[in-house]
Amino acid sequence: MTRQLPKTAKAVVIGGGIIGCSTAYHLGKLGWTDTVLLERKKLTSGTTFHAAGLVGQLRTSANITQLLGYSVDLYKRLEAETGLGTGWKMNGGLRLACNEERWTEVKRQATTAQSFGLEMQLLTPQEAFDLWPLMTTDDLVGAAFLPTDGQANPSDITQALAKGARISGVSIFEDTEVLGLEIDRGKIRAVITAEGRIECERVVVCAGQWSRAFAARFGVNVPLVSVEHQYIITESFGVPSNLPTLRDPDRLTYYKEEVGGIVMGGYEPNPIAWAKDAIPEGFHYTLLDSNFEHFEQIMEQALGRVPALENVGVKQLLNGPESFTPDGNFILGEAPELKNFFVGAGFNAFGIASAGGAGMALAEWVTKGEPPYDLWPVDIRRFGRPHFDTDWVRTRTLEAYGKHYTMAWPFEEHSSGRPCRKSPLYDRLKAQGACFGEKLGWERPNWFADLFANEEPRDMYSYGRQNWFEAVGREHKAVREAAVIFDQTSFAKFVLKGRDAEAALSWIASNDVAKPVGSLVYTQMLNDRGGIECDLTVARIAENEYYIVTGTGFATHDFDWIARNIPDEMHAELVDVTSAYSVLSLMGPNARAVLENVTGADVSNAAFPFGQVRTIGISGCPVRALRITYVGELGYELHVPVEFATTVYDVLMASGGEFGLVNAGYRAIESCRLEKGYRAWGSDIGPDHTPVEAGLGWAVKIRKNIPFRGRGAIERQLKDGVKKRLGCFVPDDPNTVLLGRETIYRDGKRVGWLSSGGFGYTLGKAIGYGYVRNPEGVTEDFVLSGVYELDVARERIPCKVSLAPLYDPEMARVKG
Ligand SMILES: NCCCC(=O)O
Repeated sequence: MTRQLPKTAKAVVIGGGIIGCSTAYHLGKLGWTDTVLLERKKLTSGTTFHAAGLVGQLRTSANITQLLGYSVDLYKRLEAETGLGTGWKMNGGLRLACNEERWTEVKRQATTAQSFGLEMQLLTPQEAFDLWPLMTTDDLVGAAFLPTDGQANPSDITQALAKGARISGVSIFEDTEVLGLEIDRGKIRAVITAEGRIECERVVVCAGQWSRAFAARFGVNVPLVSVEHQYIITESFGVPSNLPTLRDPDRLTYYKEEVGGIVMGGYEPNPIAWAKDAIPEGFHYTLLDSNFEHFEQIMEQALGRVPALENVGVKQLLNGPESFTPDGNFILGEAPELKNFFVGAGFNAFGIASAGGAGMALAEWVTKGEPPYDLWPVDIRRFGRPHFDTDWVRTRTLEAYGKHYTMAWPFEEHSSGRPCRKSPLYDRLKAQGACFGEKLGWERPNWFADLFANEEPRDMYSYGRQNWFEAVGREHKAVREAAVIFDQTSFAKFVLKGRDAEAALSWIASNDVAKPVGSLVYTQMLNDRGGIECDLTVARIAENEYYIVTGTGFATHDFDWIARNIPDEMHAELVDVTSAYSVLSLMGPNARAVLENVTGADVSNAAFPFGQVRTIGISGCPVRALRITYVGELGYELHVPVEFATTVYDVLMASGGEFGLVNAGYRAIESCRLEKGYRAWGSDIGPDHTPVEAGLGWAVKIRKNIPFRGRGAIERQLKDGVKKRLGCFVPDDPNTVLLGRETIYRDGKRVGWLSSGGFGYTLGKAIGYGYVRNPEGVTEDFVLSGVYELDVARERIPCKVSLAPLYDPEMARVKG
């Protein structure tokens, strides 16, 4: 049959696995029927054909759980819609707990599921056995059952999606390799194949483990690596087809029924990376040699759970490489490096479970320029500089693979690929007992052990209070009563410069940044729904120059948001200067006294009030001092060119002793900000939350006649009211451990979940934040008039609600 590739298309999807077909299916449904899918070989022939096909839904993020719930809804109806079998069955998913800590984790997961509206039942060992009679239960403490989880046949479901896409008008071409892209002035122009050129507006790369190398050709970073993954398929031995899927995380294994037999696989602690240099040519419908020796560790675990496996024939030990990512989450969105280049890849163990929802979200992103809701945990912009290095990515990814089923401890840190990015203060802080955490490769002090008391600077994980609880309490007290230095060198810092810098930033920022030189403004940056895309501070350091400071983890995302939103006709350039400055945050009531000791500059409240930026000298170093705080005390962020960082630090520490100056870390910051009610982007606020809903309306320039992105949405909310409002929750029992995601009950009715939680040492209480939701509308009175409880690990704990900061609501300490 002869065929002709079209000359033009709105979108070209590259890759005919389940993700590409789902994306094409949804593009078609959204009316982008002028979409072409190109598959270099045959549909499913890359990775999809050997995926195991379990479909679990629960994740730690409400939106990703919702996305996976969408997959289930789609798979339920796809067969009827397309007339093709999908192998979908909603046989439910069991998850076992074999020790008390795991049982706590499972109970907390059950609370999370409840928060997100997903049914998850807690079962006794006997009840679990009744559902899954092939297993031994002697070591079981309990189990959880998700009745709406299920399984599908990966290849069949992909073909059904492809058929659905074709029905909508999408063209699918197999045996069509993409040779290159045509790019003009930073934008995609066309896709090049051996059979011709397809001019297009958007490219969507869903090429599985081929995505990293392909994207790299165009300067786009897709941090994934191929890892060998094995599972067995047994002969049929009468396993009923309605047997639920089973995950036995303490034994690192999963199971599903298949043609009367069992599929069993697992996530070994010593995974094997594959195709380190390049994926071999012609690798399609190809599996790797079975590695019995390596699989033995998984088999042994499985035999302990399912003794029948001892006597049943194994049809195949299947070894298929799959793409995994450094944080175990998939990768979605428009590449920050190249306009109109979209990616859906790196699906780890969840390709089949995620494909329905991921394809839907990606298609919306492609057609509307933004995802249907906040997808930060999977957003391609969550990565940063270390993720460009394939060796680093591989190391971290292998760690993530090995931890796929291990306990997900609260506050758990990665251990591989460290130390990577170090502040100039790193060695000094380490010598003084710093226990470091890591973000985007940066080593950051989380807390300081008292080395004189033989405390060990090492986290010991548990679901209760962890070993650092007292140490962080000491640091918190020093913040509130004396002074501390936080090494916040990892902050992302940008300069926006040019004759239109003020006009551009005024459009992007929702607070008023058109202030005199020397002003410092806390602001959000909003999308058209009024959702908070960025939450940061901007300092006007010259007439045409702003210095912008944002969180470590948001470096790529925030840079991308600001750069994209500079109106085309304006002259303003954004430059990342993160590596140029160290940040020593001097915080606490004695901060001014410490500073006065080391600088000749006038740092009095009159000369240097809150919300200002000054350049001051410290021992010959030009220091940009920002009068700002995230802990609710008098404070100065000292931004120091890196070569001066140790000098400034040493001088401060030497002269600060008399004022009680000590080191402190990020966990003390978290405790203090919870008391003060400062919001955290990524948990309390984000693209789905507006400043009005988040209680940040005071930071929006709505009374000024200045246009800004998102203004219309904010005006509408101020007129019509909101349907959710961020509140602060304090359990009556101060020993409650809040971690986030606990369910909020108002007058006995589920109204939301905590977006963050922790402990406030000055108050001596646990503190959580979360949105109170009501489709009929939420006023302050509505929030404050309820009687509240929190569900913590499936236990109801009475609590009080507040809308005002718990600590220093008058701002006297901050502004004094
Ligand atoms: N690809 C295997 C899936 C395992 C799991 O869903 O936990």
